[in-house]
Amino acid sequence: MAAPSRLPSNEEQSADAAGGGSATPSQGIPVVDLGVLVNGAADERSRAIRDLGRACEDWGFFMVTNHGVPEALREAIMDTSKELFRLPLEEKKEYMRAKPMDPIRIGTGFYSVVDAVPCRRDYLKMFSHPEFHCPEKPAKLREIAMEYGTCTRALLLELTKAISESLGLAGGRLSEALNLDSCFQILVGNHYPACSRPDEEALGLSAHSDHGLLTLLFQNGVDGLQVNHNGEWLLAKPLPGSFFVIAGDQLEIVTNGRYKGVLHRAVVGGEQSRMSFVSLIGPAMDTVVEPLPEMAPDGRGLEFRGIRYRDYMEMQQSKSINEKTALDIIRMKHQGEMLTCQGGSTPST
Ligand SMILES: O=C(O)CCC(=O)C(=O)O
Ligand SMILES: [Fe+2]
Repeated sequence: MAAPSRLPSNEEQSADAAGGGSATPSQGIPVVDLGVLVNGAADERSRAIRDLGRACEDWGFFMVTNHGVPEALREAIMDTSKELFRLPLEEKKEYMRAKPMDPIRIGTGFYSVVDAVPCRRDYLKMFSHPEFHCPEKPAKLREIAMEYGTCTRALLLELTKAISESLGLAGGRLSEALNLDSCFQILVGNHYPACSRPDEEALGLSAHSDHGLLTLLFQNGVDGLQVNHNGEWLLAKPLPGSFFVIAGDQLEIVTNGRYKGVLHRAVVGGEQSRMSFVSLIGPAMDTVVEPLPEMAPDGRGLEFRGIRYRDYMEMQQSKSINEKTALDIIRMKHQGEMLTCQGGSTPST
């Protein structure tokens, strides 16, 4: 596969390739205060749960504040991830040959073997739960990533509890259905190199939804994440110290489409290199994920067929990334009362 240093030329990845990179600066991105969700008085808390439900239903995207992840830990993981990208190619080669389901991968684009459009992103992906995996260098990465993984997993599980309540279910219902005690977690460092022609916007990562349940993301102070809200691309600008939370495909499946895995992309191309760091949780790998019966009373109106999370992830990660084509494969086709599955189709690549 292509080395992270072999990036497409500016011409190859102009804003045209991004499908028009322009976006309106974000307004009204919901903000969730974790302090209130965890320690708020009853009435304050129920309001926060209701707002969280709206954020998941209307946006599939929000910011979280008062999250308890120390700023020093965020800086440490970002700095160490930057050090990794700067290592000589020789040190990273082993992981650049990795396949989509290998626990440590370094690469370019989404999956450069199949990418339909070149993307200006270098990435490090490492599975961090239930088993922790990490490259040997930089030496301090192991300790920092382990702590970051533990801390952000706790935060994401707390959010999941509140999301479960926002659906009118018990706090533990989603965790029980998705076996989150042994949840899957992946940490991803993204690096978008600075552009030699900074006047041109470039595609950093094509529009997609994430394969997991919830994604937590922060960036190095350089904007570029765009979210699709009501058909419009908005540039996401974070509140200082906050995280972005992105609803993923498993949340859409398990809620029978009530909460949506939001489409997002990265558009870059400035003078400064951009970095983001992602912590994503999903169901335990061997869980068959399907709409909760509570979300589809009497089995009517099922939007998705069940699929093992491992199979879903492999399918999504092995294809050229293209919006929500992976989810579309398990989407049911409604014909009056008859439900048929679109299982015969394949994702466009
Ligand atoms: O870098 C970003 O802001 C987006 C990254 C992303 O969407 C991903 O890693 O799945
Ligand atoms: Fe993403």
